Parts: sequence; C-alpha cells; structure tokens
Amino acid sequence: MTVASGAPSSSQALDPEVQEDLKRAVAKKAVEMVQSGQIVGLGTGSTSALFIEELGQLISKGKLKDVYGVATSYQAKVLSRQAGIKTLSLNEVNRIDVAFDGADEVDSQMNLIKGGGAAHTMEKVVDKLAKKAVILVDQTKVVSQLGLVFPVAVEVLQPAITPVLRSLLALGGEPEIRSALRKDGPIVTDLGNFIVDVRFPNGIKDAAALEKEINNIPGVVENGLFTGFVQSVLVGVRDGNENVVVQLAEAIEKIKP
Ligand SMILES: O=C[C@H](O)[C@H](O)[C@H](O)COP(=O)(O)O
Repeated sequence: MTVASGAPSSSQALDPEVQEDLKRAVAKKAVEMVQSGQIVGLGTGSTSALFIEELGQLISKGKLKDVYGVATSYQAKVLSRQAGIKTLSLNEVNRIDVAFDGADEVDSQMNLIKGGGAAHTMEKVVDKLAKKAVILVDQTKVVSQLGLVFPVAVEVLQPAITPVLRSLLALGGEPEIRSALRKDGPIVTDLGNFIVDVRFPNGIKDAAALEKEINNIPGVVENGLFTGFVQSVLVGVRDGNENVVVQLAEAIEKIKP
C-alpha cells in the first residue's frame, strides 16, 4: 500500500480545513482499534487531541468500557479529563496495550520527527513502552527524507544549555533555543527543561545514528527522532477525487511521500 497517487507531496501545504478533515478521519479510524479493558497511551498535539475527543465519545456512549489513558503531557491529561477518559500515571500501570500519537514527519522506514509541541520526551517513554505504537498523520507529514523541513527538537537541562548548543553545532546542526509566543524568553517544558530546535539543512541521512548521537550529549534529556520501533502508521490522504481516505501502513517501505 502506498499513499494515494495524486496526493500533494509533503512539502505542499493543504488548506487547513482539508487538513483538519484528514486528521479527524484518521482519529475516527484509530479509535476503532481500541478495545474495552485496554490501557491506552495518549499522545500530544492537534491530531492526538482529535483522537482523545473521539475516544471520549466512544467511552461516554458505552461502546468502550474500562479503558484507561496514560497521558504524555499536561495537554493530553487535561483533554482526557474533558473528554471523560480516566487517566493513570505511568507508575500506576503494569502495561500499555497501545499508544496513539501524532508526528511532525514520517519517512518510508516509519522513522519520525516529533516534538513540535515539546512533548517528545514523555511521548517516547509511553510510545516505546506500549505493546504497539500507532502514529496518526495526514499526508503532509509523509516525507522522503527526515529533517529537510522540520527541525529536531531536543529537550535540554537548563544549566547545561550552552555546552549542549556547542555539541549540537559540532554535529553539523543549526541549533536555536525555542522561545515562547506569549512569554519573553525560552519555553519551559512540562518537565522543566528548555527545548532546542536543531535544523539539518541537508536533511538527516541516518536518523537512528543521529538519535543516539544527540542523546549521548551530556545535558540532553531526549530528542524528537523516533527510530526503529513504530510499525503502524495511519495516514489521512485526499485522493485524486478529493475523497478523504485513511491508509494503514504496517511495514517499512510502505509509506511513500
Ligand atoms: O510534541 C508534540 C508531538 O510530538 C506531536 O505529536 C507532534 O508535534 C505532532 O503534532 P500535530 O498532530 O499537532 O501535528
């Protein structure tokens, strides 16, 4: 299965309303994968927010029972509460059956860039602990090479920011401390750290190696490259007839930008 021909390439922006329709269609499809009694990892971001809303509706209609969420962020926790989904902390569960999460970029190997919402550290913990991680994206997120458009988010301990910036430069990146829209100065994550966005102007050739290299820098908490463990991606696509189609890719080499 490939993403439908006629779909705009990932570099082409979609009308925001169309993109929202694709995300909604993916969220609706994804909740069909949840079963009663499951513990579900809940990602962060606009696509995950739609998933949480749809999941809450199934729970409130009684179509799903005894489902608990494990939230990856403050946002996911608040949205879950609003949607009527009970959440448990990671320390209160002995398993996560399945995690649903968004992404900023996905390549054909199902490697990801995440962290546009600065939540990638706990997302990586929850997604990797889950028996299965399902990634929810619209067609604009599918790329031929990671990093050509989106920077890699790196969560950094505040006192280590300067040496970490130096090390990221030495890796060939162009690091920039993420600043807040409505606050002067850097954003501080749910975990109390800074975020550095690192651009790699020629794209990322070996995402798995770069993920490890960045995490080896002392002072780095976690970076937004997710490599080698995702096996399911739901992609919302607008086909040649302008219909919304949701495609499930379940093996590497199955997603084409
Ligand atoms: O930190 C945020 C997350 O990694 C999000 O899952 C990612 O940025 C995708 O978000 P959205 O669904 O809003 O594009």
